[in-house]
Amino acid sequence: MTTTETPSTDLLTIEGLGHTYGGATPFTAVGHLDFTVPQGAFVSIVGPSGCGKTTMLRCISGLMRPTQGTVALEGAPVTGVPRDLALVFQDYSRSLFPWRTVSGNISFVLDKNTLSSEERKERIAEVLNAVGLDGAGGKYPWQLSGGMQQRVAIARALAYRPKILLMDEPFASVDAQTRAELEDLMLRVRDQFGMTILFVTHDIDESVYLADQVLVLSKSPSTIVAKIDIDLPRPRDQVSTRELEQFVHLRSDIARMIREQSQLKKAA
Ligand SMILES: Nc1ncnc2c1ncn2[C@@H]1O[C@H](COP(=O)(O)OP(=O)(O)OP(=O)(O)O)[C@@H](O)[C@H]1O
Repeated sequence: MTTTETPSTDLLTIEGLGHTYGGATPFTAVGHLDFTVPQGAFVSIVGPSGCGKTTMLRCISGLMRPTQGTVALEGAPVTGVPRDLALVFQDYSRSLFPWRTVSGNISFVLDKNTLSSEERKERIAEVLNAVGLDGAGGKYPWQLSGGMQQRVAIARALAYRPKILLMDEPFASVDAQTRAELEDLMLRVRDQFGMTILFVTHDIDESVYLADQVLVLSKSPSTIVAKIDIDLPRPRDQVSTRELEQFVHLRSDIARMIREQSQLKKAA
């Protein structure tokens, strides 16, 4: 803990972001989004199914060019995938190379020009330790459980020291116990690596449990319905944090907002 407050600076700045898919019947998935993610913040994004969360993340990551608005990382416009950004997807089985070992999957993203072989080994050991997979470097992804494979994907993302991690429903395909463990893992590595995280999820409880702020999206064409600061005490705990009256109120408020949005659109 520091004794002096340092003003937070915005790492990611989204201004007027919108995306319309072209084709015979153009479809506007993302309407108009304005938000910032401060350095070191954990921001969750929730919204009704199909509201454009993945489209938004693709635009923010530079994988897709938005049809409207701008994305800037540390003030520089994002026009392709920036070096300082890492993505973790839901489908870990397709994001790891099955023919490479765990260490091989991680070393693949490390630059051989700037890191010596010894430094790469140290980096791999460090991130495997951070995700609780000491000693698993020689295994192949198919020898690991789903939760372990997602840990490898997280380790790989951390290995090249991105400034921001974008996560798209990363824990949607694992069982409840593993999900809770991976949530706590994210809170630990966020502290350990000083990571800034933008986290898309369908799970309202998860969004509140992890975040400093939750952004609630409307249905497509999505806009931001609410930006909710989550002032729950840290460190958080899977049992005692979720028992807090404040937690229960926050999750109910967000669930109500999402339901209202869905009903508004149906009535329209
Ligand atoms: N390539 C595409 N061309 C046309 N429409 C698309 C394309 N990709 C997505 N869409 C549409 O855009 C909308 C938003 O999709 P997107 O996957 O971004 O939403 P989402 O919120 O991530 O969905 P989910 O809640 O299912 O994870 C959906 O109606 C989808 O059908």
